[in-house]
Amino acid sequence: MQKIQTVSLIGLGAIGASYGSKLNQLLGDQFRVIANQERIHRYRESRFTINGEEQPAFHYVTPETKVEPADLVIFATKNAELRNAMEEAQYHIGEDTIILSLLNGISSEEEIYEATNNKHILYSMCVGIDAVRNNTAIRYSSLGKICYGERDKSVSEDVLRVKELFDTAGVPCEISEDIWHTLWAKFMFNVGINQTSAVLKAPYDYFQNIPALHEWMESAMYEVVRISEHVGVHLTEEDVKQYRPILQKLSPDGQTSMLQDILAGRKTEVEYFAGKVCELGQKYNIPTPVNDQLYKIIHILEEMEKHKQSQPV
Ligand SMILES: NC(=O)C1=CN([C@@H]2O[C@H](COP(=O)(O)OP(=O)(O)OC[C@H]3O[C@@H](n4cnc5c(N)ncnc54)[C@H](OP(=O)(O)O)[C@@H]3O)[C@@H](O)[C@H]2O)C=CC1
Ligand SMILES: CC(C)(CO)C(=O)C(=O)O
Repeated sequence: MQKIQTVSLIGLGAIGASYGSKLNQLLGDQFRVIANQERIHRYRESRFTINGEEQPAFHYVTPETKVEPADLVIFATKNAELRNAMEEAQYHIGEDTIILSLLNGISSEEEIYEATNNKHILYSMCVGIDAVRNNTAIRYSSLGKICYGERDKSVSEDVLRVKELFDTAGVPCEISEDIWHTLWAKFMFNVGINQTSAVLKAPYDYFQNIPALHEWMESAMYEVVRISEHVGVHLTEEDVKQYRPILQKLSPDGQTSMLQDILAGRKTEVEYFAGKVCELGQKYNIPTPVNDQLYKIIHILEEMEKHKQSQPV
């Protein structure tokens, strides 16, 4: 089995920098971060810190630079940024390049496949990580783990090569027995916690201690459970319950990625959470009242932010 020797990452944010710093330590210059000049300038101005510790410099490569394709490409942008990221990562993806997308939601792998036709896309997601980013300062209390696998459940050479890399780099990971189910269960959790936390501006502490909030979050999750029946994924109450201890372990003052977007005035991933739930609900004639409201409110919050930004200072 050939070792993975070169890795390219696009998206040096909360997730990308948390896991990427481990790969950077292991691979040095063979770990490349794809970023345009404006980003490189910004990233060099204030060095990356993880939990307060300054990180060794990253090896940046601009999207225009022609390079040998990497053994592994990791996407860690937000969903709305993925299309652009794929274009900018094109020189890094060859026929044999393995691709991992750490994005939340259930659509990024298919989106990448449609754009690249690559045959080495592994399905993946990260769980149990509570990374919060303030520009280039990233904090987490737990790295959680990256769960990944082949959509057809086979333990392929690609899967084993990634395992070997992550184990050596100290990136916690798990080969999922049924990654499509795992991805959907995570989607269900994001639909619940990311959106309700964004609306209420609530860190994890409130979810851990206010039963009514926890219940509201799960009511959004149960809409995903009902939809999952119709797409052949069959999430159950057990999947909902499985996320309770995971939530209890997150840092009380930590924030979901969607709450971080709202607080930073960025566009959210609502289209990929409630947007997807409402779309599938309509398709299969399943009511999704909680997600309908979350969708509306989060859109209004985004509009309010746009309005605020358009005001003269
Ligand atoms: N934060 C968390 O705890 C978790 C997040 N996730 C998921 O992981 C994904 C990433 O989230 P998160 O890390 O929080 O998001 P961030 O916003 O912190 O990071 C995204 C990063 O991508 C960069 N980026 C976007 N487009 C490009 C591009 N074309 N070229 C180079 N860099 C680019 C952004 O750069 P810049 O800042 O310069 O714009 C930003 O640093 C999301 O899907 C999220 O839902 C999953 C589990 C937990
Ligand atoms: C599950 C959670 C809330 C933290 O891992 C997440 O995925 C996010 O913040 O997007």
